[in-house]
Amino acid sequence: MKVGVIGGGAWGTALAQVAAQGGETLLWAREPDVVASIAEARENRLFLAGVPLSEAIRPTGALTDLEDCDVLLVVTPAQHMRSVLASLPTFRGALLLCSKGIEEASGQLLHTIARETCPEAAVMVLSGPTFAHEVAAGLPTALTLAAEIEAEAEAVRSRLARPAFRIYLTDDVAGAEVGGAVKNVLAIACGVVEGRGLGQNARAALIARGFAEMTRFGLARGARAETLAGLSGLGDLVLTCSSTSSRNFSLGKGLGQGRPASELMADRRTVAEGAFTAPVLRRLAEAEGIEMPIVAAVDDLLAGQADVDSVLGRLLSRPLRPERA
Ligand SMILES: NC(=O)C1=CN([C@@H]2O[C@H](COP(=O)(O)OP(=O)(O)OC[C@H]3O[C@@H](n4cnc5c(N)ncnc54)[C@H](O)[C@@H]3O)[C@@H](O)[C@H]2O)C=CC1
Ligand SMILES: O=C(CO)COP(=O)(O)O
Repeated sequence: MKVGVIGGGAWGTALAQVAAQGGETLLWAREPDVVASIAEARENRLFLAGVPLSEAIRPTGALTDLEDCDVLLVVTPAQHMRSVLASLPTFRGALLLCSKGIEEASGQLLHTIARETCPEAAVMVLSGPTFAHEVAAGLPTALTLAAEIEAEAEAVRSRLARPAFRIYLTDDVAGAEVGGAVKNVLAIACGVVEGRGLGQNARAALIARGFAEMTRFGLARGARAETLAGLSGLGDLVLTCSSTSSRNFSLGKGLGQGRPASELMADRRTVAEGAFTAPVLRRLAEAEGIEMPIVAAVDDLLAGQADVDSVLGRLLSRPLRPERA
């Protein structure tokens, strides 16, 4: 199977490194500097510095080079996925979406966009608790591959899985996507807790109540509870809510320390997807009457419409309810 990766950021590069263990892997990067750095120095100095890359990764700046791949891993930021996929309208292979987010303009999950832009492709979602630098270093990692047709997913898994890169299958495509998108917003909230020094109890409470928000939203999107409680949901939530290795957590930590979102977002080269997901997720939840108070609090902080103490006061003064609600 010929494999290509679309997106030469940290995660696309780490995934190319995994795929390259099974044979030549094409890696499309938008930045000519990334293509040159990988071709000449076997390193992605912009997005994954310090990791020696496999000789089997072939970098390219031409998306058309990937047209005849059997498997394409799509790893652009969520907001740019539609425009990048629009260049491959006739792609007929397996299209694995590895980005985490919801398109702001349309409110669509990424797999619905991929099905629209590449109608002949077999659209799948690959998601889980996966810091790029750990995967690139070959540390043990487990993740979920979601696809409607199991046999197609099995074929892809047999090409990509490694002992330290364990892939579990599900047919719950929406469930695998919702977890990854929502956890980024909740990771920002946990970063705020850290930055403001609110303690470990508060962080654990936020993870648990955040998971309740993820579950409410996911079930409304047709996700299954077991998927949300698995690697791509709870697993990833726990990872990114616990470490400054998460860009979303770090962004939240800065907010918790009182720095304005505009300053924290300016000049970012790396992507903190939660900042783009928060407003659209809140909009969707409010339109459908789904309670997501933590998501709303993060959105207010990012928009500069409230400070940490006022959103905290708001969350702590919510009526006391049964835990299941
Ligand atoms: N870094 C990680 O550990 C993980 C990241 N992801 C997801 O992968 C996706 C990509 O993230 P990273 O690889 O970390 O990116 P990154 O933060 O390392 O790099 C930014 C990426 O955005 C791309 N980009 C910027 N403007 C663009 C545009 N106009 N059109 C197309 N691409 C553009 C850059 O080319 C670069 O590939 C995100 O959705 C992220 O949530 C998922 C799992 C792990
Ligand atoms: O999604 C990730 C790990 O699974 C990476 O998290 P950040 O985008 O917050 O760094």
